[in-house]
Amino acid sequence: MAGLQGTSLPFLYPCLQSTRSTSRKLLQTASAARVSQCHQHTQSVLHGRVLPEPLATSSYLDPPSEDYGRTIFADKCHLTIAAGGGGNGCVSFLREKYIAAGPPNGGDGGSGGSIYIQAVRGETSLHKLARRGTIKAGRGENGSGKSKGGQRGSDILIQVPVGTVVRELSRHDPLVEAEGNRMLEASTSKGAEDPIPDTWKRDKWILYPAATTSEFARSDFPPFPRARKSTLTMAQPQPPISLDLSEPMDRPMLLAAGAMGGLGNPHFVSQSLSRPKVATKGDGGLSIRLELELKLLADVGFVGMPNVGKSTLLRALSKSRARVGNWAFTTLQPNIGTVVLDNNQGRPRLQSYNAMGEPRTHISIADIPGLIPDAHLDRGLGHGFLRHVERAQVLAFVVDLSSEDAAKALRTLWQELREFETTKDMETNLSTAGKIVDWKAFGSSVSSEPAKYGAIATGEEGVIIRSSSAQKLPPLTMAPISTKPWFVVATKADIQGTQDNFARLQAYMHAVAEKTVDHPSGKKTSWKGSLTAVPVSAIRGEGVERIPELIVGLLKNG
Ligand SMILES: Nc1nc2c(ncn2[C@@H]2O[C@H](COP(=O)(O)OP(=O)(O)OP(=O)(O)O)[C@@H](O)[C@H]2O)c(=O)[nH]1
Ligand SMILES: [Mg+2]
Repeated sequence: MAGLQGTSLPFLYPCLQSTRSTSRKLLQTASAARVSQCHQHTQSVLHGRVLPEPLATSSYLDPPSEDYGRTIFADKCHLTIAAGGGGNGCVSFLREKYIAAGPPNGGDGGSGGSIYIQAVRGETSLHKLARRGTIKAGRGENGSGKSKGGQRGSDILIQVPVGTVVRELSRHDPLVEAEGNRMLEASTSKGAEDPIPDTWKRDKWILYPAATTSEFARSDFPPFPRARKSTLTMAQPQPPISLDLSEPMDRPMLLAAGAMGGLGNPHFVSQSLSRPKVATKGDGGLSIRLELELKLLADVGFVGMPNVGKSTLLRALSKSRARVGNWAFTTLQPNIGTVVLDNNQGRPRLQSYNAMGEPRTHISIADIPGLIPDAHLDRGLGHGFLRHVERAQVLAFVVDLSSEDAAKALRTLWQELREFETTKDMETNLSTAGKIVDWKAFGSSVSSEPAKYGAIATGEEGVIIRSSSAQKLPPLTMAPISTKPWFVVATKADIQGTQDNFARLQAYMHAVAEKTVDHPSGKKTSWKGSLTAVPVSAIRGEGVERIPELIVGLLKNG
């Protein structure tokens, strides 16, 4: 067992932790003793300000490693949406006493259900959609006798967090496919004047069950009706879909309209055919493969090395139950905490307005997994988490006063962000250069080729954008990290001998503000606001009450 000891033990073998309750108790007692011993010291680091009572008990801010709420999180997902297919039309005839051969009375098939999307407040992650993979609306019911139409298929509403970007990867539209085939047939037929043969296609028709094959062989079939589209399709966004749902929507938006139902046999009555024994099948539903990505993660994002106390700080600021542990990479995916800005009776504790001019009732904070040097090269937990950093409006750099030089840690963090931005810009340029766009300067916007899935004609110039499932979309364009407002939270201020480290950090930040040293972001476009460093002891909840105030001041007001 000696070989198993070390900081990775609770991470790798959490079950062994529970059997060690005695040793944990001992540890907790030691931690409490350490905290009380350090209390005097914290007072001096926190500028001798009169501190309020600790915000919470030490067990909440210094919890055992197994006391946490699991958060499932996804900021990106691929989803296939399939609008409902239409129900089939019905072949039926009136049957009544003394009426030997009644007129046709087959009902039409019901149309398929549609798929809608709505950005709502309260949703913070895309994990529920990521799990589903494919979302299908209901199919329309088949028509039935006595001219009864089939019922509509059920609609589906997809609710996504505000700040979701939706992009189309590919689509399969059976109507476009059918139209393409028809055009192909037309172009291959001998002369343009020749009538296009309406060939008998068993897969398109519903046949009267009681009819014999010879009956069909003898009779003439009516021409197959042209493809129909419901008026709902007019409300569909133009392909390829590209939506930026950055505001809450009070009504859902249509993504894919359900297909039309088939026609019942009364539609095919003609002078030559009084009792048609055919009806049509419902259309197939449109299916679209989408990429959903969260553009906004939270108002504030914590940026820090592993084990500096980010999760403890989130616990101290909000009611989050983020996992805390004395080892690196305790947090493996972002935890979102919410700080309520009113007293829960509508009275604001801090007056602030969002970009839409509404009073801000809460701020959200993302505790992002720790960054290590060379994270931009995908080391540690890699790029994924640097991506989260650029999705916060304000950055809070969390540095540990008890370990190395805090100013140096701040510079290292900025360097990672800088490198990440440069690498990303290069990747974006490369992927944009590789994109192929065919265009015709003059003439009609319709391609001479038959329509294919994903071949979309837009605009007067006839630009044809080919989107295929193999194509990788370029990353979302975000505000550069260097232009975001930021501040520093210096944690573990309760530990002995951290005053000097904090004083050095302050001196460095002062020098940056005075421009006597280079800005850590190394960019000319860096944020120009006043730089602040807040010393806190998150484990005691001391000094943290200043942070919401600071964040509210940095967030964009309406
Ligand atoms: N003395 C002291 N210890 C703290 C303070 N804040 C956090 N700690 C301790 O530091 C250790 C790491 O805390 P975490 O909150 O898990 O650190 P983290 O930055 O979230 O770590 P990762 O998730 O691995 O990146 C835990 O043992 C905490 O109890 C503090 O203000 N003072
Ligand atoms: Mg953590």
